[in-house]
Amino acid sequence: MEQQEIIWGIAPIGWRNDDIPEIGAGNTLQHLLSDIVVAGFQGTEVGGFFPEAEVLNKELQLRGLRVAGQWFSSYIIRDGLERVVESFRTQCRYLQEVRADVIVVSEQTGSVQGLEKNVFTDKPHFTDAEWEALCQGLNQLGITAEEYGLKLVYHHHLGTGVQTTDEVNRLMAGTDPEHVHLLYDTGHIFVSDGDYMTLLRQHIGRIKHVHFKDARLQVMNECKSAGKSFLQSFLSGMFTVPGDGCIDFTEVYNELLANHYRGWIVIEAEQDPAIANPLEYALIARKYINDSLLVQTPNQERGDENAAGSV
Ligand SMILES: O=C1C[C@@H](O)[C@H](O)[C@@H](O)C1=O
Ligand SMILES: [Co+2]
Repeated sequence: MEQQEIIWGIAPIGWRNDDIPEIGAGNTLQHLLSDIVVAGFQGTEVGGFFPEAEVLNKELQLRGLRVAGQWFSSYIIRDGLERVVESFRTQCRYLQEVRADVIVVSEQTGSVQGLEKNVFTDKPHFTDAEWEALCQGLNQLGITAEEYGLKLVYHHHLGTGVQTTDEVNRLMAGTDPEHVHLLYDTGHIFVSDGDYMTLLRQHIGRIKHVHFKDARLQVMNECKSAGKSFLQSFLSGMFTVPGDGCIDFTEVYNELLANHYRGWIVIEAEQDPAIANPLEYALIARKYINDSLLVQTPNQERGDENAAGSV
């Protein structure tokens, strides 16, 4: 990856969603990639419906697009590292072939992410022994990822054992900074903790991948009161693109620039594509980036130490 720049991407999740594969099933890869070009983004992440590497590379190359990485559900605690490594290597091999930069890991042992359970109250809590197994396992997977030219970035996620800032703190403390990096997802930490800046400031040096996900405050509160599941919450419209919800991305972006973050920022807003036209929302996101984030003082643009908002 070019280390000199921020690369703006948008995830397939607004078109098709791996958590509920049937929604948006009519949206083809070609349609998705062409929409991404129209909306002015430089790339995307790999979705579950993506084809073999050779076919994907051709479609990307035709449009001048790149891929950042792909989600990997790990079950280190439930299954043990040995059983995870084989499928992890298979995915790394694919990601290497499509010239990706990161593999996005989320531990799914005990997760309620895909279940009809209250995502606001029913998340798992790991024991000390489980934390130890997870951290040691991630250290090994991080080393494995590097064999394929990839960085392992850990995705904190609602309804999982690594959801809150305290849990991310524990994961970061227990893993090797050389091999295990952090994916910072604004939407997940906001819905979890009601605060997105603390996590960013605490772990800025380990953040190697970013998801910009916005939240609709009123919908979020309604979903919480109703005790909805993760899937029901996003189908109700809890998440949206930056500029359409309640998160102040100027604060987040300035913090990233002030700390010389370089790499991908991927817009990621899961909504029902039958309700929220994916291209329309991609264009809303791009306009917000152009009008509110990129139009700043030259100092902030460059992330100068003296710039306003720097630490
Ligand atoms: O990065 C992500 C990948 C999705 O599969 C996940 O459910 C979503 O919420 C997310 O942030
Ligand atoms: Co995310």
